[in-house]
Amino acid sequence: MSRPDVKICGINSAEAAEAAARHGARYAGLVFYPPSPRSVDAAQAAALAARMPDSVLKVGLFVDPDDDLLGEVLAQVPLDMLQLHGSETPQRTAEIRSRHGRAVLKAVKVAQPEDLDQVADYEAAADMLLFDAKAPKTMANALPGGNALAFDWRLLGNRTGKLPWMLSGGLKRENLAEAVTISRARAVDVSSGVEDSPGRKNPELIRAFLEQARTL
Ligand SMILES: O=C(O)c1ccccc1NCC(=O)[C@H](O)[C@H](O)COP(=O)(O)O
Repeated sequence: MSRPDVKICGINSAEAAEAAARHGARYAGLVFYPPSPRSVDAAQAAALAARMPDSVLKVGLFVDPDDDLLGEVLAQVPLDMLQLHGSETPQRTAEIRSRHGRAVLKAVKVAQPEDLDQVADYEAAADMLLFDAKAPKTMANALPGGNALAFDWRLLGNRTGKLPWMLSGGLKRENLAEAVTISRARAVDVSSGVEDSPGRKNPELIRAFLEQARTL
């Protein structure tokens, strides 16, 4: 097991941005999806991004964005990466990458082994993959991500894909070591696990998660 890079997703307060930067996050996620309790607009995101050094890569999270939205946000916010967390096809993923000139992190939602069959189609289109739990159809008020749900980490344990990837879904300080041991993830992403309630990041939980990651 090696120490994973950490992405703190859904940063929407100055305190959260400062905690992520101070305690060693590699990536900071800014959600541009208005139905989410973590959503920020471009002006808020620009102010939050300014609180974090260049060593923290700023990731803009979008769900099936059109080019106008991406262009508007990128004109105001210095994003390093675009996270696509909707139903973007491999073709649309490649188009976004070439049209907007940013690295792309494509989310793949996983509930069962067959959900990984689509991964090969994204290998030429994205720069990195993020494996997140697929919410069951019966889950009330499920978001496209950020639902505090985990999936079976054993599905990733023997991965031999071409792209680097991140593990996400239901991670928290208490299960991080087990998740990384089983999945062999070299990067992890957390949102709900460092919150007091949906959309309310807790700087102390951010610190504890990042410190736990450093022990691995
Ligand atoms: O976090 C959101 O509100 C969100 C909304 C729409 C699409 C994706 C969203 N989050 C995706 C993430 O990157 C989360 O960090 C990831 O799904 C893990 O979430 P959690 O299980 O809450 O740690």
